[in-house]
Amino acid sequence: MTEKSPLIVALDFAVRAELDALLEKLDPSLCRVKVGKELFTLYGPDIVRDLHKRGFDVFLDLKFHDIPNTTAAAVAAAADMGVWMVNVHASGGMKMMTAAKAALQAYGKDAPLLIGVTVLTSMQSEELASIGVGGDALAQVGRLASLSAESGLDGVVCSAREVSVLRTLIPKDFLLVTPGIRPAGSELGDQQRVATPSDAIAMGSNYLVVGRPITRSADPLASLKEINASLGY
Ligand SMILES: O=c1ccn([C@@H]2O[C@H](COP(=O)(O)O)[C@@H](O)[C@H]2O)c(=O)[nH]1
Repeated sequence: MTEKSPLIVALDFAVRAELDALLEKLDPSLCRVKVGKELFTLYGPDIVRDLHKRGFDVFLDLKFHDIPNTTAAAVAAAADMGVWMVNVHASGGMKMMTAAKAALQAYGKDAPLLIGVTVLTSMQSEELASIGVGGDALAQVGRLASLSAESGLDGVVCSAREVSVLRTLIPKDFLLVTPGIRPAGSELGDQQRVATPSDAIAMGSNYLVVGRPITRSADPLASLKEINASLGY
């Protein structure tokens, strides 16, 4: 179990005023936050600076996927911003991931956690064949998680459904970051491989990424606190 709530709130907003309204209610002791492609494309590094000023640990979820030189430079740029966690697509391969890890060496203990994205939680096994991947989601997640660990990464993004099997394949301290979290009864949206917050923790997730069940709730703070309470925080 992490020292504070394992919750990472996905700040997927297009309208700055809506984000600010939520941030006024959030407290860094309650959760960490995630800046994804939408928010970063709209507001850039300023949004990360603002979140840092407010005291939040920031997961910069830009899922870099490029040649090793470009990915390493992008990850170093993220480290310059002082983010807590950054990620790359594990399907970029070992050369890309080891280059990204090497780029972070210069930051010492201030380096962000480097996480590999395995199979998006919006995908089901059936869809993998159409992108040339043989086998089911679990097999592909296992393959990419092992490759990420061999490349020196700190963990992977996967669905909570894969966590218990992954724990048998990867080092003990390897971090498993799980989106696709849906409290019982909430809408799935485009998520396919889902789990409830308490099941995800029981199966061994280190961090839970939760977006719409909090951000689109009528009372985001109450929804966040309800999830924390269900996990004992
Ligand atoms: O496999 C992945 C990787 C990243 N995500 C991101 O997590 C959040 C989930 O938001 P919800 O609203 O709770 O569905 C979102 O920012 C995704 O970009 C993911 O869902 N799955």
